Amino acid sequence: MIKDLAVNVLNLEKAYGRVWALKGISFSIGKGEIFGLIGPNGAGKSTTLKILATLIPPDRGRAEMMGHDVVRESEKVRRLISYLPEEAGAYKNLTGYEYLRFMARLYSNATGKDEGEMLELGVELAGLGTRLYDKVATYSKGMTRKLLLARALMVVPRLAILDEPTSGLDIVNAYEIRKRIKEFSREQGVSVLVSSHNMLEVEFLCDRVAIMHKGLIVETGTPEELKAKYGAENLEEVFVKASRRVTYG
Ligand SMILES: Nc1ncnc2c1ncn2[C@@H]1O[C@H](COP(=O)(O)OP(=O)(O)OP(=O)(O)O)[C@@H](O)[C@H]1O
Repeated sequence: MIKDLAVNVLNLEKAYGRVWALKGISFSIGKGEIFGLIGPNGAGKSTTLKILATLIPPDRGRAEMMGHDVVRESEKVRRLISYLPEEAGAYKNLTGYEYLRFMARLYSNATGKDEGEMLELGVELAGLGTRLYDKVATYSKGMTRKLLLARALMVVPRLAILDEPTSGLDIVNAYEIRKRIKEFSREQGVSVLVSSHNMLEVEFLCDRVAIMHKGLIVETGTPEELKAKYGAENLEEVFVKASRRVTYG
């Protein structure tokens, strides 16, 4: 039982037409905790993140952020979170700096938070040096992802929802992004919900993980607990064993 909860999800179900993307999942995230949803394509990770980001409603069940219901109190929830979608882009005609300033201004208008402070933090988090003053159109995928991550974190949300933050990036860029997320969460006490199908990444990054398979959570625990339970060397092996158990009973 986690005392200080940032997120509490209870029996969430979601269907797209006849496809049940979520078949009743429950989990909670503690304050300052980095929680990973891992699973293969189609497991329901993005759907879960979108519900928590207030973008789509669940069909059944409920989710609360700091005690606020994501459907009934979506406005309040939006002030507590930031969301990095899997396929996000930044305005290509702006420089990275202009993009961060624009987003800081929007967020400041909505919440009253200090624009200058957010921008300063954003510049530091992006870590793009003088390239920050070049147009986004000239950025590599890794640079764009760093900029978008900086945008998501500079507002210092209570919960950062990051959908596949390192997908499609090379080893060095992926490593830097993971490191940044972890350091930021530790320094600021920000809770993080991250989805990934890269089990090794999740093992490095997350305090606890939930393994998803076909719309269900088949295991939850710290990477160490899960490895010990399944006598596995890494989470990849845990996943194979846990999902086999569900598939074959
Ligand atoms: N807008 C949609 N319309 C119809 N079906 C959808 C939609 N979005 C997702 N699905 C289906 O719901 C299921 C769960 O998808 P979801 O994107 O949540 O999985 P995921 O674990 O995030 O996968 P990925 O790693 O590929 O992003 C899949 O079967 C998917 O095809």
